[in-house]
Amino acid sequence: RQVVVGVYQNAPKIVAAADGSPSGILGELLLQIAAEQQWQLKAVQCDWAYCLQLLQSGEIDLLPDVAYSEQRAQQLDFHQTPALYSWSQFFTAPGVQLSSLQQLAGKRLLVLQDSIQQHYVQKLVAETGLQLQLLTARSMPEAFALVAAGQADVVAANHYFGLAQLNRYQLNPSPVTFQPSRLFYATKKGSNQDLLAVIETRLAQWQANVSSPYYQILQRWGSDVPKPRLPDNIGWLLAALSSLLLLSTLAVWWFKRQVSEKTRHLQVSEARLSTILNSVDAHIYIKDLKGRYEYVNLKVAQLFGCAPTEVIGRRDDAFFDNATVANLRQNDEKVLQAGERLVSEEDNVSRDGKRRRVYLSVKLPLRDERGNIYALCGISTDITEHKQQQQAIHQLAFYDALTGLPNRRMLLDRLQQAVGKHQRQSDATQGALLFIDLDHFKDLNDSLGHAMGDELLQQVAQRLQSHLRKVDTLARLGGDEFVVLLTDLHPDLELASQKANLIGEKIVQLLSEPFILQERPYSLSASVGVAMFSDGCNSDELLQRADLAMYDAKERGRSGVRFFNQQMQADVSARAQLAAGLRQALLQQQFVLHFQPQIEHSAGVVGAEVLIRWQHPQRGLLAPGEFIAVAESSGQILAIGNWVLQQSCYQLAEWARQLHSAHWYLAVNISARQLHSASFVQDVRKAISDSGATPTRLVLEITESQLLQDIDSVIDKMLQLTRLGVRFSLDDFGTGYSSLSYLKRLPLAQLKIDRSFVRDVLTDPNDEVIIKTMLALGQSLELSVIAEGVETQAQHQKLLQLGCQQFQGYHFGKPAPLTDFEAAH
Ligand SMILES: Nc1nc2c(ncn2[C@@H]2O[C@@H]3COP(=O)(O)O[C@H]4[C@@H](O)[C@H](n5cnc6c(=O)[nH]c(N)nc65)O[C@@H]4COP(=O)(O)O[C@H]3[C@H]2O)c(=O)[nH]1
Repeated sequence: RQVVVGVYQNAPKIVAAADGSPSGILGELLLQIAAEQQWQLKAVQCDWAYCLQLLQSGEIDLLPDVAYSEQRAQQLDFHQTPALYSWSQFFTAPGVQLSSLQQLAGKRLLVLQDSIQQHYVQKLVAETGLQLQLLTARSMPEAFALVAAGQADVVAANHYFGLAQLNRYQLNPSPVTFQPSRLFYATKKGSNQDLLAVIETRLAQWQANVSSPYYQILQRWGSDVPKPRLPDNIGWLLAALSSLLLLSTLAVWWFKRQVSEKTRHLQVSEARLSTILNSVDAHIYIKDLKGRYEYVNLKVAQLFGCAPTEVIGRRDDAFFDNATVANLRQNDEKVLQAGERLVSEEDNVSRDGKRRRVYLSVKLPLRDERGNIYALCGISTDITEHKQQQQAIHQLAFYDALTGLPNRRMLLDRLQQAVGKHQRQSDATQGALLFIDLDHFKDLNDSLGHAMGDELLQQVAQRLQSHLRKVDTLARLGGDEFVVLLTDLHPDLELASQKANLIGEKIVQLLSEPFILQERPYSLSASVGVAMFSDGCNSDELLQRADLAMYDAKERGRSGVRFFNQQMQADVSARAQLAAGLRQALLQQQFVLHFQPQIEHSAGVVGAEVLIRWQHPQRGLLAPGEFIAVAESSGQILAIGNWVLQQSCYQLAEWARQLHSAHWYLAVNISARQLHSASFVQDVRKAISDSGATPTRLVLEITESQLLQDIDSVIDKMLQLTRLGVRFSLDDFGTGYSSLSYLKRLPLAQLKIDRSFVRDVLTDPNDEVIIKTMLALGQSLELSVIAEGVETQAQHQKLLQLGCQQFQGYHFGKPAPLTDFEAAH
């Protein structure tokens, strides 16, 4: 039988003889067996790694000197009795120190490629993290030669080879041995079993007999081999033990190093974490399942007024009042029992009740590796200031700063909710909105000063508030306007309205009781408008309705309660329509002027008053009573008044050109808005200069009520115009707040006795006295006096008798278009 055997250089175990045949201990043993068995040995020389490849590919039958390992046993077959015992050892280059495995760190280590030493070192590196440079060689002689040449520091080798080659390569044996191994002849897995069987039988026999060829061969090669330090089995055992010892020492050293490294890391990161936790502006804590503090950062300790260690182990009841403790416990339970992450606002009061702070707390459960909750971690941020600011902003946004009552925004908000609820529920109880306005508050405010006005408003707010139900909303809209929102009055509209009326009356009565300001009593009255909730009416409309009703109450003599009705709405719409029509009227030249003569007893017609009319496209000729108020409130009176002024001046200039009318003057009504407009003087000047009218022929009629505000500025304007020659007449004299003091200051030329006095002069002795007084006043102030509204001859005679010289009225001529006027006079 031919046996192809791999031979490589690993003296003294296996070497190739000069003729290429196997030699060395295992080579000779094989030759001995082959001779007996009549095997023809064919030696194939290869290096170790290549030999192994050839064996696995089946190109060689048998390979001596193969150390057993479980990994190899998967590809190769072995006999059972080890041919040799061996272990590995490190051999060092001169000057290299190696007394423990740890010292391999940083060294260049050479191993035979695919050898058990390579596998061992790789595993060692993987398990311990040892830092070394692992190099491989194709054969042991090459590996030793490389170390000797300084290419590596250490070589790992079988001790047989190493000890045999030491001197040759000038290397030193290290005391570090490892991996005791058993050496065998090996075949490819599943092949050449007969060879292994024969070798096994032979080895078992020979090793049992000291005079067998086995020991002879060992002896023969023993001259090259240093004596094993111990008998084979014990040596192997000791080597194994020492390896184990070394390994365990290494493991202990490694674990210790890991532990100390980890501990140091932990200490560093704990210190770092603690610095962070103690410097954040939040209260951070860990509580166990029983609510005991396990950890607190400095901020928590500062809050509790003690050291962090003093907090540990204590519960919330040591620091907070009972209500807080109950609330905190409830929150904690949610986290610890239900495993929820909880974000909540916590209002915490200290145990002594002195300190109240609001926190935003985030709490989360802490779980062990099995997922069981063992504690909670909480992060609580003090948001007290933020809440206070929020509250202040809310107060500013929704409450009136002066009275502290809800403002318009808040009222509208609540009104919307109430209206929404009312509209959603068919059986809803009724609600109402009461609009309260203090009568003549503005006059009071102007005369008493704003500070007193404010004080009065505060008292009004308090008085109203104290008499309303908690569910009702009392709001201040601004100025002297208050609104009460009444809800849940009664399901029946009629009864609900009665209730609202009663409350309105009560408010009027409450506010009519005197207020004490700076120890002096002040009387007030109020007008109240009521709008009941009704279907399809939104909050804005309701407010508008209550406002309209309030105006109606004012118009009806103030100090009363008025309910909104549809007529009010119709009036508003009509006014709006009128305002729109007025805008077109000027552009489309729909205004016309009528003239009413003014008579001087001794001279006849001396002039006329200009009275405007609106030739309305649909409604026909409208008297000023129907549109002047709307023109005033919409501001259009400025343009209209200017137009009248210009037309009048052109008329004066025209009359000046004709003999019979050259001395006529024209009285033009000036509205309050015109008088107070900044361009008033300029407008009059321009009208005069554009037309070429004589200023002394122009009379401007103003009313007493126009003089109530900004009197100094009005006087200044009047003075500027009187310097031009323009005259002023005080219209409706006697109906307003005539004050002698300002009458004296005004540069007036004329007083006009209101027609209401003229009307009853024959029947009412009071009116006669008043007219007499006015005439006397005119005389003493050197003003002419004209009586208007003279309708009869008898009135004319009476006025003459009283001393009046100038007249205007239907008795002398009604207001008429220019042509009619000119034709008549
Ligand atoms: N019952 C009665 N009434 C008489 C008699 N004599 C005159 N009247 C009426 O009394 C009003 C006199 O004008 P007023 O007091 O200035 O009152 C005027 C004036 O305040 C205002 N007005 C008229 N035209 C203008 C204008 O161009 N500008 C401004 N701002 N207001 C004007 O409209 C008011 C009403 O004007 P009119 O309706 O034209 O009413 C006129 C006139 O027609 C009489 O004997 N008996």
